[in-house]
Amino acid sequence: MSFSQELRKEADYIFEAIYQHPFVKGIAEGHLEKEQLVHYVKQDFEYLNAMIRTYALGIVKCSRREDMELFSTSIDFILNSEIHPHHNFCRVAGVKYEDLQGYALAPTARNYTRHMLNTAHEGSLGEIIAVVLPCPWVYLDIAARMLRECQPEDSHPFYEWISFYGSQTEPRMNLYLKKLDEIAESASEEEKARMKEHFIYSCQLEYMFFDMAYKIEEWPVQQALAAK
Ligand SMILES: Cc1ncc(C[n+]2csc(CCO)c2C)c(N)n1
Repeated sequence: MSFSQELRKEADYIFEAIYQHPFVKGIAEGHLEKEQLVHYVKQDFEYLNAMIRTYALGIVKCSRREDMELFSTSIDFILNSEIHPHHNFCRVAGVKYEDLQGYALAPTARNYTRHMLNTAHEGSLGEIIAVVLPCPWVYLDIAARMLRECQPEDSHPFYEWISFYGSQTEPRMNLYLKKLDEIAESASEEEKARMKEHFIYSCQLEYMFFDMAYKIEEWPVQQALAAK
């Protein structure tokens, strides 16, 4: 079994829990509250900024042009294509995308972005690929499964979100899997253990990110309103 398949197998219980999560079920069934969609987009806009920085730090650690290109096309994808699923959520929520940008990170989004950026600063190229991989893999997995199991029509409120993630991310993801397996072949046991740990944390954080949006998670202590 390849290293990437080994990681996927170990994380299978998390992928399954994500598919069963009520936010993800809400996408499949076409029912989510406006506040949940708004919270998701606000947090995801900032998350994607951190993702772009993570890919940029990945480029710094590449020695081959084709590896640099892989990260650079991912940055391009986030900047120019990831806006479509966000627009889909904004349209359903009845809000302007521009009004959801520039918000402070909620605890889980902060946890996930720091996990990626710390790994990008301190880790090897293999560790960076391992930390970013759950992001496209989880979305491709759940959206492709929704396409198969729910067969949404184009009148479905989240048709654009589901069809976008169910198809568009596959070719580049396979290149990441190939690169990770190539790196794993000559990596030490210690490095492979670190790659596995980063990967599993990112999968857990993918679950927590949906949970954060579903519960509209905020910092637990808020400043009290001034007394009259
Ligand atoms: C929390 C969170 N996780 C994953 C994605 C999906 N996503 C983000 S970037 C990218 C492709 C390039 O890696 C994909 C599929 C998201 N939007 N938000």
